[in-house]
Amino acid sequence: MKNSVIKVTCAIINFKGKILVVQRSEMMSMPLKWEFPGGKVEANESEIDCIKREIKEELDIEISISKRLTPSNYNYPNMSIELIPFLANHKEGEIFLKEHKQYLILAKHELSNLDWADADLPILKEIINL
Ligand SMILES: Nc1nc2c([nH]c(=O)n2[C@H]2C[C@H](O)[C@@H](COP(=O)(O)OP(=O)(O)OP(=O)(O)O)O2)c(=O)[nH]1
Repeated sequence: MKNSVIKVTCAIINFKGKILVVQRSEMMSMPLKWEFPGGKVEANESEIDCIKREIKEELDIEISISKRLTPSNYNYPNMSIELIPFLANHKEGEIFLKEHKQYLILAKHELSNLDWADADLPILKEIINL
């Protein structure tokens, strides 16, 4: 399975017109990189079920999905991913980080200042141009 593409969903969650972003912890791969919360799609799981599950697991909140954006395919040295972004809205719950180092809620124009995971760069561009 070394060469297969790993499907990963991520959510661009709208909080009153701003966007939630999270920083990977020192213990994770790609330490301290910024990303959109999400994770790997499990066997027999839909993309939508995956992103809702991951957001609940990582942030302890519930979201509603409004749109699927363009997936970003990226080859890291040790794996290839298809990163599938969803626009989402915060539905209920208070953010409680289970895995990440920190989160920020930023205006669109502030997003490009962060040190992003490489696969996220095309998604960032699409969001900024929305
Ligand atoms: N959730 C998320 N993952 C991303 C983004 N950009 C990006 O390259 N990734 C990568 C990091 C991970 O290698 C993979 C998602 O895996 P995961 O969240 O389910 O699990 P993980 O961090 O424990 O992954 P890993 O230890 O296997 O690298 O996708 C992003 O914006 N959001």
